[in-house]
Amino acid sequence: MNPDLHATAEALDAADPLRPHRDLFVGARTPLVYFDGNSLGRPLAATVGRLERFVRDEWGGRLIRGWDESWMDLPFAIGDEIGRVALGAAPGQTVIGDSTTVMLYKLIRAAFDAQAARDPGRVEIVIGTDDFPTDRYIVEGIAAERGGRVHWIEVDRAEGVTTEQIAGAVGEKTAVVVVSHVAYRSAHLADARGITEVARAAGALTVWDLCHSAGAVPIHADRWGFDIAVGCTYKYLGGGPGSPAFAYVAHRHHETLVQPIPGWMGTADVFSMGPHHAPAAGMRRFLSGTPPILGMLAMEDTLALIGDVGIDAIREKSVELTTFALEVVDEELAPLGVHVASPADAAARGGHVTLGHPLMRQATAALWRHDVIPDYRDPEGLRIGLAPLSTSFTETLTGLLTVRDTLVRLTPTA
Ligand SMILES: Cc1ncc(COP(=O)(O)O)c(C=O)c1O
Ligand SMILES: Nc1ccccc1C(=O)C[C@H](N)C(=O)O
Repeated sequence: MNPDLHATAEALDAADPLRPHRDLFVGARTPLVYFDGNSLGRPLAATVGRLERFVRDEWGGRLIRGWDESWMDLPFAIGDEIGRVALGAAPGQTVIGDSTTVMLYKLIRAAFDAQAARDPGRVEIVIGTDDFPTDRYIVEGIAAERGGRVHWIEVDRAEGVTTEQIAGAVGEKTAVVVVSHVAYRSAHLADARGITEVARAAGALTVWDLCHSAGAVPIHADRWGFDIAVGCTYKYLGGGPGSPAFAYVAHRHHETLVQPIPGWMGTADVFSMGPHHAPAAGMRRFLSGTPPILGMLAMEDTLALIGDVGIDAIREKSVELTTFALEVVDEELAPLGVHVASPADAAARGGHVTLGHPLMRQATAALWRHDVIPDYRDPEGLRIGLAPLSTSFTETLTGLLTVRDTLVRLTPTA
């Protein structure tokens, strides 16, 4: 192997201004290689104490009084913080609630209905064929439920939806365009500003899935003119397994969008318990039931860290990590037949890279047994997620060399 790679990894770590932050994460000092922070982020050590204090002092001490004293506002307070540090969103446009799947359903349907009310000819929802399954299934479900239809954009697995493809798909029949900012499989980074503009020019509303970009890639939701966006909080935002989604809705749409699960927590006066649902003004109208408070506590620590470090510095390290990873792949894994199923251009790539090889399914199982944790996506993709705050360059090198050695071991000798 090329001995320079070790020296390069060490030099990159030594020069990395984010390097000290890695030690703030639980387990970061163990030899385990974690390549899945884009699926479930590592917890911060500070979160252990935060959760313990919450159970003891707030839940245990304040009991039901906690709702009046602070919990009712938490979805909006933490939502605004996500907006500030990760979305480029002014306050009052971001809320936390539901799962990503449910929030996507509520807002895509609200957008579809608002468009149909304005112009009954707008019946199409545009989405790529390789979007994350939940997005595709929801879009199909809403089309079936509301008498609409899906306009599929054919997308290559190693790519993502381009502005040109969106421009070719939208027109007077388009109600809503659903796009992932960073494609879950390839990490292709969509031109969020360009696509939003092209869709708006055609009279369509855009719903962004920010699951794989929030906390890793700078987003300027207000400046780019976003209509609606939804994302996971358990990836780069550190909310923990199953933490609730965030939703962004631009101020200008608050009054016109009617979401389909009109629960009591979305009403103007929650405890008036009136005879009929009267939607609240602002983001509260997009809530349905009781906010999952325990699920939104952990992300406060990660959001504070993202706010301190700054999303631009995070992106800078992310680009260096994926660039270094691809250099290692080129030298050490390509000779084994591994191909890169992610954009070669760093500017068109999010925070992970996907590597293809027919043995990747078996390799993943072997890697997990050896404490190297990537994930596997059919048909033959090994996803290497490189969370900039908790991943080092030497960890990246160690993990990729273990992938190489595992493939060598699994390759049948002639
Ligand atoms: C791009 C994308 N969209 C949607 C989801 C679905 O989120 P959830 O399972 O939390 O509803 C995920 C991850 O699971 C995802 O990666
Ligand atoms: N929520 C999960 C639960 C279990 C296992 C994985 C996930 C993921 O988040 C996968 C991720 N969304 C992906 O891009 O594949």
